[in-house]
Amino acid sequence: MVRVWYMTNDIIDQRLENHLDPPSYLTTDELYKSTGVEFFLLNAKTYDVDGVLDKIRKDRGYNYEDQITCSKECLPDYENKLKSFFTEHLHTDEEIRFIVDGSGYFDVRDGDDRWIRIEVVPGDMIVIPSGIYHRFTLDMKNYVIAKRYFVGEPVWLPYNRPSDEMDVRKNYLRKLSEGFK
Ligand SMILES: CSCCC(=O)C(=O)O
Ligand SMILES: [Fe+2]
Repeated sequence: MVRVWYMTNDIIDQRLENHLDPPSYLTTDELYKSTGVEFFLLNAKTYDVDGVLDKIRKDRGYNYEDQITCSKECLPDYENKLKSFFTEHLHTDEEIRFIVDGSGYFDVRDGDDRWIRIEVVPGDMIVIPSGIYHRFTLDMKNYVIAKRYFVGEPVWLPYNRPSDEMDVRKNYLRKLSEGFK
């Protein structure tokens, strides 16, 4: 099950949970309303036969799929990749990840620029909207395998903050102010 919480700004180790004191959790509904981040809970054991993932892919036109393993042994240029994952950035397209093994944290900014941390574990599918500032880190287990989806030819390019002049950023802020439905 996914857990979502507001983060402290005093990070000593990005791989720890980094809660506020006292901890302050959000539901996935509250997460969606304050950021537009969507979340699907799939069955990690049956997703390749139960049709749920297939339906999401079809409904949303996710015609590209690959798989990324993040571990010291399997990810080429591990240290630099992890550094760039955790550097605050946005994309021109959605970032869609389905966790099949391991775990990690996606951090996203809310409208008041507070960091929200989303724990992802096997069965979790997260859709991070285009134009939102975010980052990713492994946790203490240093291991995750995720399937990545895209509409059309994938573009993984991050635009580090500040990228406030980009149309995709302005469009995101407009959607945020109108309220995600
Ligand atoms: C859990 S997927 C690994 C991170 C990643 O692909 C990204 O931040 O773009
Ligand atoms: Fe990203």
